[in-house]
Amino acid sequence: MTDDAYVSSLNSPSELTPVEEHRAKVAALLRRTPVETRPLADCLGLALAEDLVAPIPLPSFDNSAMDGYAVRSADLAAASAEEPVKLPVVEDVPAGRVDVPPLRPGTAHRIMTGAQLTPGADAVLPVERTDGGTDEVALFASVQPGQHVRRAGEDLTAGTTVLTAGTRLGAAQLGVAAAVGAAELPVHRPVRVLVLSTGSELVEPGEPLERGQIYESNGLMLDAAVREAGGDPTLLRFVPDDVDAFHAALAEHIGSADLLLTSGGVSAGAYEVVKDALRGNGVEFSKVAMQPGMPQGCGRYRDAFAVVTLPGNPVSSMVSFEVFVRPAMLAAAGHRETGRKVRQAALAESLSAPAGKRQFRRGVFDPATGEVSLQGAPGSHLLGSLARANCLLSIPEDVTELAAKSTVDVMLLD
Ligand SMILES: Nc1nc2c(c(=O)[nH]1)N[C@H]1C(S)=C(S)[C@@H](COP(=O)(O)OP(=O)(O)OC[C@H]3O[C@@H](n4cnc5c(N)ncnc54)[C@H](O)[C@@H]3O)O[C@H]1N2
Ligand code: MOO
Repeated sequence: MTDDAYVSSLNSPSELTPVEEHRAKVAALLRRTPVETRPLADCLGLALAEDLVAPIPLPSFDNSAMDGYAVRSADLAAASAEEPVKLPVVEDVPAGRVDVPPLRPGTAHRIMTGAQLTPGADAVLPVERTDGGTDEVALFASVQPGQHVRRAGEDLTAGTTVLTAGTRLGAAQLGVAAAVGAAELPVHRPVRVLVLSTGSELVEPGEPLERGQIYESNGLMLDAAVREAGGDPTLLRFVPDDVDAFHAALAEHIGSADLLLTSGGVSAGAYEVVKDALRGNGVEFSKVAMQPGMPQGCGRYRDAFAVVTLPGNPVSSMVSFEVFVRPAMLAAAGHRETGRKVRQAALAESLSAPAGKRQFRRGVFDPATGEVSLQGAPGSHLLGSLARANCLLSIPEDVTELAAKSTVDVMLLD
């Protein structure tokens, strides 16, 4: 029997809280963060709090799609490589020039990409189809009316809703907001998260490692996971395994944090400072029907902030963050999409899973083949295999065996 199967055998399924129940409890703890107006550059990854309506059309005027010559298409009807049409070039129109006189029949304007289309012109012939002349130009092809012209409003008309409330502001969304002239946007402020890890065996990376010690990794990992989820973390590392010191560390952050995220010290051991300090202060501990991630706790600390206690095993911590904390944080920060993308994949090899628990195995999903292969064993200490994975396989509670080629849900991590 593997260690994980053995741990599973210690708890009867009836003692375990269903995953969805714990997920709902965690989600209910976090309050919606307030709306604030931020300059565009400070909005990356945040959720838009109100619909953004375009005050101007995009493009905002008819303009050239190519560097070339603004013409009347009728003047070029007979043009070909063998018998070019020659026209005088009477204006040069760089992008931004607005004092251009109308195009007279039988003439051309040299025009650049993005320049306002000369009034009277109905098409642009790209410079490659010409001799590039500046006083007179030989035009080697005909053009259709409207060819190489970008029409005002063809992307967005004024008054269109460009982005709806709840949209995550990524690069493209910030780009379009800038393009319609928004300098700042109403967004939900990021969830402020205190990330705390305990454990007297933990040593800061870079320091020499004594016998029995390990490098602290959960704090940094969860701090990064909070950032990736659009949150604003404060990392409290090496809080001593002492209840008074633990409360003292928290006291400084009352009023400035939305969520305390701890890792470690919540299972059945004799030195479980997180449990000792938080039990009786609004936090309840339970065992959730999942592997990894069975020992969990959540509540509100002295009604000051939400608390989620994650198990200390590194993979348990990360998987629990994905399953419980990330969706709750995204919802609190006003995001419409709170879940990872889930795909159905064909399992590359057979697997077995504990009865009565949702198991999350680490995997590599290949979108080209639709196949997922396992990364490492189920053990919740196997951080190397998590780091090589791009997805979590979600194996339902009632499934104990899956044959190769079976269909399985995978949660994509990137
Ligand atoms: N008798 C039982 N023992 C255990 C049970 C159980 O039900 N009965 N559950 C096991 C399961 S499942 C898990 S998960 C762990 C959870 O333990 P804790 O949350 O109390 O975590 P710790 O004991 O503090 O640490 C577990 C493991 O993780 C390492 N760790 C902790 N914090 C960090 C950190 N910040 N960076 C890197 N590594 C960390 C720690 O050294 C331990 O190896 O309990 C099982 N035991
Ligand atoms: O399996 Mo624990 O439940 O390692 O998180």
